[in-house]
Amino acid sequence: MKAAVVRFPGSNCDFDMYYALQDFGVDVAFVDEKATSLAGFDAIFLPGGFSYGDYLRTGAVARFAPVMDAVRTAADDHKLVVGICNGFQILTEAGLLPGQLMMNEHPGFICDEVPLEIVNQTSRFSKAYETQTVTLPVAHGEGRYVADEATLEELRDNNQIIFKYRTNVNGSMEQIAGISNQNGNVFGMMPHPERAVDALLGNTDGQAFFKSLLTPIMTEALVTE
Ligand SMILES: NC(=O)CC[C@H](N)C(=O)O
Repeated sequence: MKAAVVRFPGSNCDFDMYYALQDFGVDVAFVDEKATSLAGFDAIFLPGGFSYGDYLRTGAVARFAPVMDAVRTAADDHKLVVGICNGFQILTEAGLLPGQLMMNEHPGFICDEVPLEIVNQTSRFSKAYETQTVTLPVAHGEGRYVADEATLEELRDNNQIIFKYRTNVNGSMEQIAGISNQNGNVFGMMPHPERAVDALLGNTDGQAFFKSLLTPIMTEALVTE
C-alpha cells in the first residue's frame, strides 16, 4: 500500500501517523496542502492538529486547501481516505463525511484515554479487533459529533457508526466517536489510534486499527508467499 499523509499548516499528528503506518510496512510519504494530485497513492490520511489555527471552526479553512479536490477524487475513486481528529473535522467540513464536529459540551480541551465500543466489528477500520471494548487517547476541544435525525438514522441503518465512546466524553450525539461514509472507504474518528501503537507509549490498542486497514493486503501477501 502506498499512503499519503496530508499536511496542512497547523497539522501536528503528521509524524505520529507517518511512523505508525511505517511500522506496519506501509510505503508512506508526506504531501502538503498545495498538492493538486494524489494519483500515485492507494490511501490518504488526514492527521490530527490545528489546521489554519482552527480559525472559524476546526477544518473550516482546510476544506478549501487545493489538496482537498484531490482528496475528493481519491474518495470518488474508492480509495481509502482516513481522517483522525482534525482530519475527521476536515472531512466533515468538506462534506466527505456526514455531520459536524462542534465544541465539546463542556468547553475546554480534553486530553485523556477513553474506553470505546466497537459498534461495527466487520468494517475495514475495525475488523482486526478481537475485543469489543478498546481504550484510545483523545485530545480535542471540538469533538462533539452532531447530525440531524435523518443523518443519524442513515448512519445506524447502514452500519456506518464504527466506534462509540462508552462514557459521555464530549457530548457527542449517540456518543459517536468514529464513522464511515456509505461506501465504507472514507472514515473519520476523533480518538487517536496512531498514538497507541507502541508498548513504549503505554497503549497498543491502536494496532488493530492499522491491521484492519491492511488486512486484505496482508492476506494477499500470505496467499502469494
Ligand atoms: N488532536 C487534534 O487533532 C486536535 C483537534 C482539534 N483541532 C480540536 O482541538 O478540536
